[in-house]
Amino acid sequence: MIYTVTLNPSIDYIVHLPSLQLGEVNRIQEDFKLPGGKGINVSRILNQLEVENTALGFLGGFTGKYIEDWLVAEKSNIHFTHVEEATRINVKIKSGVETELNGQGPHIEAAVAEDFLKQFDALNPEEDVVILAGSKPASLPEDYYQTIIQRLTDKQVTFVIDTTGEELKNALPYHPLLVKPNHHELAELYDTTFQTDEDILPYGKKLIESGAQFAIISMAAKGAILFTPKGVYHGNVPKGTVRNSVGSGDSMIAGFVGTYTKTHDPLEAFKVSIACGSATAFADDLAKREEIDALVKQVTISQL
Ligand SMILES: Nc1ncnc2c1ncn2[C@@H]1O[C@H](COP(=O)(O)OP(=O)(O)OP(=O)(O)O)[C@@H](O)[C@H]1O
Ligand SMILES: O=P(O)(O)OC[C@@]1(O)O[C@H](CO)[C@@H](O)[C@@H]1O
Repeated sequence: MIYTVTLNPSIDYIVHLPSLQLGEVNRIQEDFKLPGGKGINVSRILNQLEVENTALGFLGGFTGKYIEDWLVAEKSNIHFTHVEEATRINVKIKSGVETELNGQGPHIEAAVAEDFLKQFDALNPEEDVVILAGSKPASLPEDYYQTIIQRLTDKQVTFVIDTTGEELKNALPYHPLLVKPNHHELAELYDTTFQTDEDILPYGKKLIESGAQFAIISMAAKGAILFTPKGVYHGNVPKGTVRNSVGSGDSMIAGFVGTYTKTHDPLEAFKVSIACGSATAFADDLAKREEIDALVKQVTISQL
């Protein structure tokens, strides 16, 4: 079973308008209120790929209920922990450019946070994989991800982590199955800048040398690079019109992990991963199965 962990879910309020005038009343052309948070997005794509999974995390208030009701209606397996304060609402403004306003998230009571960790003790290293994705509410201890990772590695449970900065760096020695920073996040991680795709290569390799089993560096419309202990591969992105790229990185993670756990073929998993990312970028909500299948054929993987 794959478990996704979203410590800080959100309702994503996606608004489309021709342009955004600061200091004025702006009239929205079209809007969507979607369940969000990185792990939840991964779960929703895994469901499309028919990969069994359970979504874990913290939900609270009317916003938490909205997300829970949506996921139940989609027949997702969920096992959320309830908190007093309401789950955040993240605003994603599409006005030619994409502007995001992400909330802090609710207060998580210390006892609830401690209790949440117990779920990981029941996992089976033979068959369970845990995907940790997204930010954590400020009230959780600074080292909360580190604590989860320690529990998982003590039990030899495979994990994936999608976070940035020190949290990502600290996770590498524990051999995550996959990490997926985008090229900006990778540059920031190593305090550098990239002018060309070649510049990315030594830093992607560093992720593997530091312990990651696989690393995908996504570059939005410019495709993605897969780093493995055996080689480095580039994948192109399919053609299409971008509607809403929120969740495209999460869709990539679902595509890779969902396929790899079934096939143990990293290149096939990379192909599906890119198709999932792009199918989500071309849709209003996250991608649907038929949209993903239609794009897989357009992805070509080449060794670098
Ligand atoms: N303009 C685009 N055209 C085609 N595919 C795209 C585009 N933007 C994103 N994608 C797809 O989504 C994948 C992930 O995009 P990106 O590199 O922006 O990741 P990300 O920053 O983690 O995404 P996000 O944080 O928005 O979920 C890309 O590798 C690609 O497959
Ligand atoms: O604030 P975080 O946790 O870093 O990111 C949250 C978020 O931007 O990530 C998802 C897209 O990847 C959205 O559904 C959600 O709003």
